[in-house]
Amino acid sequence: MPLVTTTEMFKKAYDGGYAIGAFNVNNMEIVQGITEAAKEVNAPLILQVSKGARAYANHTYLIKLVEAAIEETGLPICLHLDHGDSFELCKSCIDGGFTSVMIDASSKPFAENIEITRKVVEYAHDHGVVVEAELGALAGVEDEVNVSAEDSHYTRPEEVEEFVSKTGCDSLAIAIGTSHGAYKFTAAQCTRNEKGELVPPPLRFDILDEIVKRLPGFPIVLHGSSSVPQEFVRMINENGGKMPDAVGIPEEQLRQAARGAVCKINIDSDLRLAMTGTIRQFFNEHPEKFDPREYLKPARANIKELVKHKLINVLGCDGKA
Ligand SMILES: O=C(CO)COP(=O)(O)O
Ligand SMILES: O=C[C@H](O)COP(=O)(O)O
Ligand SMILES: [Zn+2]
Ligand SMILES: [Zn+2]
Repeated sequence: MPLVTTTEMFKKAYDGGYAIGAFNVNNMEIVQGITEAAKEVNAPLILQVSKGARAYANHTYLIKLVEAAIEETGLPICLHLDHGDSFELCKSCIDGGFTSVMIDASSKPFAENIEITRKVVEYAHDHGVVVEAELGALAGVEDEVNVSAEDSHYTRPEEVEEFVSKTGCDSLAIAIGTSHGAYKFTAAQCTRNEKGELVPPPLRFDILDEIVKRLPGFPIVLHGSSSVPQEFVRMINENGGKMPDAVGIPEEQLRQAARGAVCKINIDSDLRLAMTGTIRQFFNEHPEKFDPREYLKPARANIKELVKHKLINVLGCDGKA
């Protein structure tokens, strides 16, 4: 099976009340962990590559790793550019074999966002590639750009129809309270549960509902959707790490989003936490070991378990490949 676009995936996800997981990939062990999990539960997948991932691992290596995963799993997989910041970067990924790109011009003024997005859509559609665009600004760190809490704002529902009809984009990323990274909320924004863990304020489902009313049937994307599992935060902190008050989006809220119009849910930080926690623990327990295969193997296994859990219990896309 060749790489696929998201068109069919999103239609089925929308109608079926589930979402597709979009997981960021940066190296072989991450690709293997994710795709082995998806194979076991027969889930469709989006593997996404950021500008930083492309700079780290090289476009050709990433394409070949994903092609290898398709050969090994036989799954429908879409290869997506995450947070493309220019027409040139999007074009380079389209020319280089990606089946989906994101143009993220959400920090630009509305008219400029429309103009850049439309240019990418024209080129992409001419080449059989689909485009994700973004309206609203998530707080947090994304690809070297740090959006401060003051500069972040929710998507304005009154803008979405004009934006989608003028750009022709295929899906829309929105801001309803998620954000990138492992520190999605400050302790001051949260309450604490009986275990003393931080409980963040709920996502703005009222804004999502307003958007869906204006764009019935249109696929919505949620970025910044890691849940920051406290077991991995603890594993990091108990083995020499320092990540105080790391907090993410409760999985129950992501499940609720996946049942509705949200067709793509982006997860990266949770993979990083699983990998880092596992490796830290391994080094702590085996200070004499130095063979990378010995610590990358359990790291890959924990990524696989984490992704399986997300596919079945959060996204609901198991059995849908
Ligand atoms: O949105 C993301 C990638 O585009 C990832 O978000 P997290 O940092 O919450 O994993
Ligand atoms: O949105 C950000 C993703 O987690 C990718 O992060 P990165 O730019 O550090 O690769
Ligand atoms: Zn953005
Ligand atoms: Zn993102």
